[in-house]
Amino acid sequence: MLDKQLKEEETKGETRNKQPVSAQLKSTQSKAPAPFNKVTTPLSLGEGQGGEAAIPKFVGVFVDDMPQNIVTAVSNYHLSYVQLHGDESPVMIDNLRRTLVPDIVPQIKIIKAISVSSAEDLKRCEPYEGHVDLFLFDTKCKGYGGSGQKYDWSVLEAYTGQTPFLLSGGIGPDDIDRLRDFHHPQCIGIDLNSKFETTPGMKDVEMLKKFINNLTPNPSPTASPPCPSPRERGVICQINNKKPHPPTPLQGRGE
Ligand SMILES: O=C(O)c1ccccc1N[C@@H]1O[C@H](COP(=O)(O)O)[C@@H](O)[C@H]1O
Repeated sequence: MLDKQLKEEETKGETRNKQPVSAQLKSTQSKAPAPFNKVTTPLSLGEGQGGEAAIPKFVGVFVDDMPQNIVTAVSNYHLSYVQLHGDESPVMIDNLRRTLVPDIVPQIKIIKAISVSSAEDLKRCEPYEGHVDLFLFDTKCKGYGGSGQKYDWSVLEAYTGQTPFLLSGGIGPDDIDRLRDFHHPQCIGIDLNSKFETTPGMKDVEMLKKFINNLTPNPSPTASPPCPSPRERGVICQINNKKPHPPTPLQGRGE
């Protein structure tokens, strides 16, 4: 049964991989025009590390949205990750998790975006320690994020928290060397967004593939070095599409 379910998930993953974005969603939140749908592929969080095909997972991006909207989206779109890109509090996050786990998505992962321009900004991580699964360090900008701008990644040396993070903010095709040189024990992946778009919201899949292939080495069956860089750990590629699209019901989940 588990095998069957896994096969179905893999098939769906392959199908999704052939499309720029397989489900296109948009949040109806209040403060900012939130980008909403993201697809992560391949996923570095313990998957796809042994040469097996990584299964894409969906990430919903929300900016100060109402918890009930987030829960509805998680359920309708079978999200595996919720990325909170506004001023969501640790209390709100705990409540959201309690609503989702275990009945809706037992394995839900919550990502909190933190906007960064200097080491000082990393202090804002502290209240979230133990409440979120991942941080996403995006570039501080006038809006909530997605500026396409980079910041000085060396400020992240000051991050000594226990929560792993994704490197984010304007990462583009020209950043391969910088990424190879970037090392932090808590960095588990990178976030690719607007720099891989042909038009707003539309990803250039070939450009993404080329970039990911260049960045990630072929996994060696024997080597298991300490892997502190995104290059060695793998890539989380978040493909974002802002166009609304009705949810497609997934099969094989006993629904
Ligand atoms: O993309 C947006 O419009 C956006 C708006 C509000 C919050 C987050 C947003 N985007 C997310 O920001 C990061 C970095 O994107 P980029 O590389 O700078 O384009 C990414 O996670 C986007 O999904």
